[in-house]
Amino acid sequence: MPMSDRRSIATVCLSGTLEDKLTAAAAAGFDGVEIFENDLIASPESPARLREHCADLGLSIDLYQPFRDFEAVPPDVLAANLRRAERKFDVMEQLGADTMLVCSTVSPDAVDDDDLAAEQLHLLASMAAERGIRIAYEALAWGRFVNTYDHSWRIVRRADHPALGVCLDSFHVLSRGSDPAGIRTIPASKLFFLQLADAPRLDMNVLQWSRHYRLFPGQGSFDLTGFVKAVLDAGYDGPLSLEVFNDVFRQADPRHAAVDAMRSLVSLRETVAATSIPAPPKLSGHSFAELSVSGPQVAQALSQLGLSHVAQHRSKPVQLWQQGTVRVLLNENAAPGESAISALAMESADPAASAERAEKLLAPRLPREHQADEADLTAVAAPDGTSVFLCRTDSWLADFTPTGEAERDTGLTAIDHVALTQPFDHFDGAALFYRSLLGLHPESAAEFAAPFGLVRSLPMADAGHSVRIALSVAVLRRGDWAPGVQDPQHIAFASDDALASAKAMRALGLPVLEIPANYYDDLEARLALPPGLLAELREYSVLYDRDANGEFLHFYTPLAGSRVFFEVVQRIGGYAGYGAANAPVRMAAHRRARLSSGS
Ligand SMILES: O=C(O)c1ccc(O)c(O)c1
Ligand SMILES: [Mg+2]
Repeated sequence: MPMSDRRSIATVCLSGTLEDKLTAAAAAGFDGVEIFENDLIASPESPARLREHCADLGLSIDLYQPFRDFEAVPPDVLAANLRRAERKFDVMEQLGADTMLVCSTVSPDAVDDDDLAAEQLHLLASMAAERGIRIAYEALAWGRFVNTYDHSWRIVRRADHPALGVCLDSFHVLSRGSDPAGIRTIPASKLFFLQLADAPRLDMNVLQWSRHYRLFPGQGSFDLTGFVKAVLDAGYDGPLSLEVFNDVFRQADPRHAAVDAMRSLVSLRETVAATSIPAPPKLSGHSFAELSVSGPQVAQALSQLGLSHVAQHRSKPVQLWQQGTVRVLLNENAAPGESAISALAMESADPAASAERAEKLLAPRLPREHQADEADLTAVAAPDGTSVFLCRTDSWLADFTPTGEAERDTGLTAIDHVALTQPFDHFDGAALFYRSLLGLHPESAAEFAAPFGLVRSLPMADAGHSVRIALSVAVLRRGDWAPGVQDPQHIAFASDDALASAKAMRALGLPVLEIPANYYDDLEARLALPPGLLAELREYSVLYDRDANGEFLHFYTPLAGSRVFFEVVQRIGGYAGYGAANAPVRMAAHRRARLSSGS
């Protein structure tokens, strides 16, 4: 299966002016762009100057788009449309762009007549051919008469002009549930252009879905791999070009969005054909999590959870807190009153391959200061700035000197998951980052009404469920009128017996986040739990959930410092969720705890 090396991006994917977009696309390594007409119209640069500008940046102009509402119209409208087309060919000539996208009509002037559409497209193609231009006809999913790729292909075939072919757009094909297998029957010479977009599965009007919710490949739930394979099997050898209309990306930093976009293409190419990227090495658990802290609050919480300060870094103000294989590093480097999760470390079967994979996927490598005899750990930055290590625990433990403090046992067995609230702009990028770099798979995505607004959550895990990361984001701007709800993050520790752990931690003086009686009354009404169990849950403020696979018991600490809290979880049977139904109760409880502690 041949695959072109060329990677393009439509300017509509990115925020800013055309200049911002081109700079970002070039910096992320794209070879070409689709120039979206509105971006050109608003640009102060002449088309000829833009051509030079793109050439200077190493970008080819692979498509000019869109030309709308052309075909199947009465003669007077046709004359006006041809005149309009000539003007746009003038622009394309100056731009040096040789392919124009014509999308299927939505005009009330058009009629349902394939012969007429074909005849008029033939005419347009012959005018284009005289200028050295090709016409790529695209079926919009909401086109008035032509809204499937096979229909656009029937018209192109009927028109039968060498300068007329189809543009395939994965969104239009997959949003309508069309089977991409039929693409294999289209001759390669008629596949003029390929646009790629993913999307979340949503039950909504297809135009709204397309204009606001498209995603880069791998961020949504479409089978882009199967789609691209069908197009490549048909012999397409043009660029793979991203065309993503998305409200969040439209306002996000285009430099970051362009890197996300390129990462999505690198990752997609890996799934479509063998590439030179090392496969994600097997993960076997969280090696450590590092917190950036100031003052004793977090250390006190860890101590009451039953971790001990067992070792001290030889050259940095970093403490190792541990219980068995549960390891948390405290780095005394935060501003007063602040706390945050600064790093996640995963145990990798092959850290060197992990590092190479991260580099191929454009993950920014973090500079590390270390002494000559200390472990040189590779760390990369996640989109929100969190450091991500892929390492072996034995490689870094030697950098720590034992304090002599004894370990305690409150039943903690591992870091179950790390929960990271993402900045609004970074959620889809973060999901793609963890998915592509670490090979994590998204689990049960959820959206729920929380006390301070709608929250979307996306837990991700490796195949063996040894590493879990739970991403969440405020779907709209966060309700920041309320103190104490600013993007909290937490580490969840696993226990084989949450109630026993709660008792042991109470004995150590841990203040558990208090859950109101109403919650337990509702639990009783819904699930009719055994009275003895319910009484214990209530007594220790332990939350409960169950599904077809098993049960889940979990409890929380109040916030320690500005952003961080802890959770203890017990999974019974095959329960693989995160107690999402309880999250709003937890958030309200954190707000209450904040107000009563006066912080
Ligand atoms: O939403 C639109 O109008 C639109 C325009 C051009 C495209 O290529 C497309 O897929 C959609
Ligand atoms: Mg398109």
